[in-house]
Amino acid sequence: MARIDLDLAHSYKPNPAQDSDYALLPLKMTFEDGGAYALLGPSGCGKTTMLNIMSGLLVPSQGSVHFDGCDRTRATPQERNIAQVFQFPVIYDTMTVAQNLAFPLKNRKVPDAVVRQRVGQIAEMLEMSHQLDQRAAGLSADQKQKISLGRGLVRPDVSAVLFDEPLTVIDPHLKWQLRRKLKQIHHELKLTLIYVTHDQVEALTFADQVVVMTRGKVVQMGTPDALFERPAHTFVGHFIGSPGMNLLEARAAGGALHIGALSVPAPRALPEGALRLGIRPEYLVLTEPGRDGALPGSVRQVQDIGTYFLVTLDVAGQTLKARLSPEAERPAVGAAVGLQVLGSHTCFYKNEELVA
Ligand SMILES: Nc1ncnc2c1ncn2[C@@H]1O[C@H](COP(=O)(O)OP(=O)(O)OP(=O)(O)O)[C@@H](O)[C@H]1O
Repeated sequence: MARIDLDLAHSYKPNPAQDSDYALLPLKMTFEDGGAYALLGPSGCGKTTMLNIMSGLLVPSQGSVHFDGCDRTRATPQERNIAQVFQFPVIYDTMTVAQNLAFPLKNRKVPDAVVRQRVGQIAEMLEMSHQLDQRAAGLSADQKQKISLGRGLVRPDVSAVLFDEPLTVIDPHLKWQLRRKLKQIHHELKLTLIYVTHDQVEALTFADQVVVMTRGKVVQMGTPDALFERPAHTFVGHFIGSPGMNLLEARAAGGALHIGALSVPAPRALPEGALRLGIRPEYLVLTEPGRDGALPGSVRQVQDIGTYFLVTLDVAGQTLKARLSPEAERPAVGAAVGLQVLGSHTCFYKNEELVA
């Protein structure tokens, strides 16, 4: 296993002149030895580019890649000792499950006894022990992809295992189980795992550290809890959560905070001028209209989502969402309400970056 340091940028164009010419804008980051990471962001944000640069399939147009302090920018995937799992199964149909799992070890001339032990361990973790002697050809797409996952995890000496949307072909129920399984496997095997996905649930269940990307830029690297509680960028606030963070236009001036019709003393030190106030739907509190410190709003829609009610509100020409527990009193559509937007969970943003 290895610590991976990236200090680079990448453009697929020969003479990049502006930010939009870059698939990856200049970035500097470290993946610690033995960590479980997810690269999360919408399609086209640069996840696969970053993964390919780490694996050695792509040389960055600027900067360097270091493995354990050694410059590996131009080293091949084999030289870097990287295992990769792709979206679709990469296995040998004519081999049995056991032979497929053993292949990466046999290739490296690992002794037979060690191969048997490791294949047994991985098969057990993936609940495939009973299928070891079956030919891969007869298995479903789900089962084949499980073999691919196993082949990625089977070598204990790899620098890192890179997963590129590995659960895409997996049936939703099994997907849910495998996500948890991978997390458990990480704890047991202590490999460095880097997992690319555009699915926040997948990223947040699997990873200890999530790298959120948009338009070629890494906007935050943090624990799932940090991404939820203190998004460093409005994109993270909006992208993580269901629904994402509410963002309200506000203004700070002379120690006061103005939000629509409401003016209150600034709850903490805020930079002067235009700001955006971020509050998650989970933390937005509905009160009586006219209550001190509450924003006046009206209820536009109430949806029963099963485990909670989602309330859509109009506030000074802006739309906010609140998540209410099923036990909470359900407001009527059209009702006037007060909205408590200030509290310990409130975040403030200037030019999209968290400032308070
Ligand atoms: N081989 C290439 N040549 C030119 N441009 C490319 C190439 N590969 C990717 N790009 C561009 O680089 C940007 C980042 O693409 P990348 O595939 O890294 O994003 P991604 O986040 O992995 O997206 P997806 O989830 O759709 O795979 C996109 O604008 C894409 O069009």
